[in-house]
Amino acid sequence: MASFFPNLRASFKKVSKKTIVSDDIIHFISAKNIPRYLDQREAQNIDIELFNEYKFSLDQLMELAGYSCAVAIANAYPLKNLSNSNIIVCCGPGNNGGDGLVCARHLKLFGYKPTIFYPKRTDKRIFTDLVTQCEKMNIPFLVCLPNESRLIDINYNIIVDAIFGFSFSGELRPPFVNILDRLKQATIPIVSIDIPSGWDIENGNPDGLQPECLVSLTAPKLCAKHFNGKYHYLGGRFVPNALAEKYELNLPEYPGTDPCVLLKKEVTSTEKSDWVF
Ligand SMILES: NC(=O)C1=CN([C@@H]2O[C@H](COP(=O)(O)OP(=O)(O)OC[C@H]3O[C@@H](n4cnc5c(N)ncnc54)[C@H](O)[C@@H]3O)[C@@H](O)[C@H]2O)[C@H](O)CC1
Ligand SMILES: [K+]
Repeated sequence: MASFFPNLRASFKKVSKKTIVSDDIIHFISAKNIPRYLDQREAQNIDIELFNEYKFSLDQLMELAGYSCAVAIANAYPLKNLSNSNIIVCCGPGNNGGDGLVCARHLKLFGYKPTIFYPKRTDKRIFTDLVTQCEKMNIPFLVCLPNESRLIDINYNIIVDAIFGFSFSGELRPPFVNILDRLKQATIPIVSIDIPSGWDIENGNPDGLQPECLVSLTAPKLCAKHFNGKYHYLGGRFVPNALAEKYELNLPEYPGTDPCVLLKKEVTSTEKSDWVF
């Protein structure tokens, strides 16, 4: 299978081992380095340290995070395999939502047709600028989510969930209760950025969204142990070695110059010929 990002796939083949989950499902897991899974406090502390000690700015990291998510999506769902390339990108009120705006912009540059749903905006400059960039690239913004999940399925091929990341806590508050319910009932694949929205950062949420693809950023959070979807990527290739060592992240090697690395891919027996090595 030809790949949009050949390095990612080729090096995954080289370092992967397989585990048989059932007669029909096989997990390929990157064997070289299994990253450490972080609790919520560690994820937030690393974030703070990147800003305060390492002097990164939010828009720098958000750009790299969102770009890595777009590359992961293009790798898991190549344009040529989609009957239509309409992607709905649902953005939340915090930085996870900002990653979604960046991701939408890069998806558009890659040839996909993103549409953004961004119901609870902030007037912080970084975010208003990201919105302007998307508007100027003719990415449409939805005023409201289609009121039936069936309409989401009909109009789009993929949902990008950029609603909540590692700062989500407590009971889900409106308007996101209805929004997540509607996304949950849709049947098209969901790609979650960093955290499946509505999941407890450490314990997950068995009744919540069940994404087909998860793109963890910096390092997976503990809830990713409950992720049962097909593709698990790690993105956000911006962690300096000293910081990775301090937090014992044990990050896997990123292939070549790729901004993300595939940690796990599940294939069915019909697909497996592509992945035998
Ligand atoms: N170092 C990195 O890996 C980077 C990751 N990035 C991304 O940033 C998010 C974390 O962003 P943050 O702004 O801290 O939080 P969230 O986006 O998760 O959301 C905060 C937002 O959500 C509201 N909220 C919280 N709980 C609830 C609730 N129960 N119901 C409703 N609303 C809730 C809260 O009020 C805030 O408004 C990380 O996951 C990455 O995706 C950065 O882009 C770059 C560095
Ligand atoms: K999310």
